[in-house]
Amino acid sequence: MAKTSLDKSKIKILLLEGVHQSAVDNFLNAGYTNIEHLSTSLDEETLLEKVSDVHFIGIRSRTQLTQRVFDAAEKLVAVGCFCIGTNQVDLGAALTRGIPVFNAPYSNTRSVAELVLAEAIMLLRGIPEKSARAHQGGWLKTAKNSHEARGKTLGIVGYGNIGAQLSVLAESLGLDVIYYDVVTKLGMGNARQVGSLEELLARADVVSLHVPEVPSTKWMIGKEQIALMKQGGILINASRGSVVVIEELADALKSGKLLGAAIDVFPVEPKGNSEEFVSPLRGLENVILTPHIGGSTLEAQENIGVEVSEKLITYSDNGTTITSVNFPEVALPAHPDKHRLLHIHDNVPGVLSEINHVLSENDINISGQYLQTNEKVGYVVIDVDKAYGAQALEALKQVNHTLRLRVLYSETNFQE
Ligand SMILES: NC(=O)c1ccc[n+]([C@@H]2O[C@H](COP(=O)([O-])OP(=O)(O)OC[C@H]3O[C@@H](n4cnc5c(N)ncnc54)[C@H](O)[C@@H]3O)[C@@H](O)[C@H]2O)c1
Ligand SMILES: O=C(O)[C@H](O)COP(=O)(O)O
Repeated sequence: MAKTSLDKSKIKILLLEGVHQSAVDNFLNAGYTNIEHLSTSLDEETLLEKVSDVHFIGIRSRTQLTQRVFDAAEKLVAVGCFCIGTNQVDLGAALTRGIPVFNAPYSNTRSVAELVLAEAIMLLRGIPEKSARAHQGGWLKTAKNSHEARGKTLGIVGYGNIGAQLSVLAESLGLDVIYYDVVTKLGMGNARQVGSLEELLARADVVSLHVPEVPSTKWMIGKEQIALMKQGGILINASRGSVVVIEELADALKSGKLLGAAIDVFPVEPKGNSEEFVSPLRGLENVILTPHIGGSTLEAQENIGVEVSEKLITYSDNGTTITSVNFPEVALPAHPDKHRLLHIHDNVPGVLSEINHVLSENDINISGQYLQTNEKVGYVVIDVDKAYGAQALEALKQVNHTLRLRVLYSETNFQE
């Protein structure tokens, strides 16, 4: 089960879903040349085949990294989600195999916030319907159901990076902002936190959802919640498709309870641009449907490519796990002229002392040691100042509860 690291040219990197070229350039500049760069996601069977010899995989929101995929990915060292959401990855399965998962928690925040604000304005003016009518040769010139954004109340559900960014943009336009979050958060500007989802739904003219996909947000907005919204309210969802019961939203739009909606994410999304998009929202008036492009701007994608590839390169080169979403976080100094051992193990008592015992038995002097644990896994990084034999490595792999052993030779003495 335990593994050692390889020469860079032998490290295989698989990038899916059109991860931006900036990531490829970054890997190449760092000396990683064995890169497969695909523009689509892969179905599970193809993915199972492909991952068997891959060391690093880069995905976006579409690729599902299940326990089955991790079982097949025997050489996988780390995962990069070139997006914000990580719900498509079985984070627990990755953790117990000693695999850190990284993402880009901020890089597309602004893109989503801008889109949502634009959609709120368009929906308040009934633009989707009026535009569609004009395309068909019609002329829907009326002020009916048309409102300024100024003075309206925007209710943000989930006041994290995107929710807070949206809040600032919305206030600058004169909207009043209220928000609901499971965590108590200080509002930006004059935005005010409310005590319950129910209160937010009852007070807001426009409700925008910015929660992650977790058990507490699954089907969070259905007919009961929509019933609490104002007559003629507007709902925007650019978070995850599992947050809104889409058929019940469609009913509320058809009945006139809601005046409009903008939906970017769906319970079932096409696997690629050539697959038909099927949804009960198709054809409804004053509904903006977008193909999960909240974060799809050139600016965001380029930044994400750089950010996540840097995290993977840093982990590969020196073991740093800072900002990993599932792994003990260790910030490590460079290790010139030192050999570095990275030992990942179940977080149970006695493992560290057993590791240190092996090192002393093999006469290996420790020049630096860094340990971090989370509830399941311990990650200890040990710098040693002289080369060691295969026997010492084997003994470290045999330490009880070892999940994985990686070896990073000093840059000045790089060898397989
Ligand atoms: N449409 C897109 O292209 C796109 C792009 C980026 C992100 N997203 C989605 O948007 C989500 C939010 O992104 P973010 O960067 O703001 O995340 P974030 O983690 O910064 O913020 C999420 C917020 O939701 C809150 N929250 C969690 N559970 C909640 C609950 N049950 N009720 C109320 N609040 C709850 C959290 O406390 C946090 O403040 C991501 O998880 C991702 O799924 C979609
Ligand atoms: O989680 C995210 O960042 C968004 O859902 C965007 O995902 P994408 O990279 O697949 O567009």
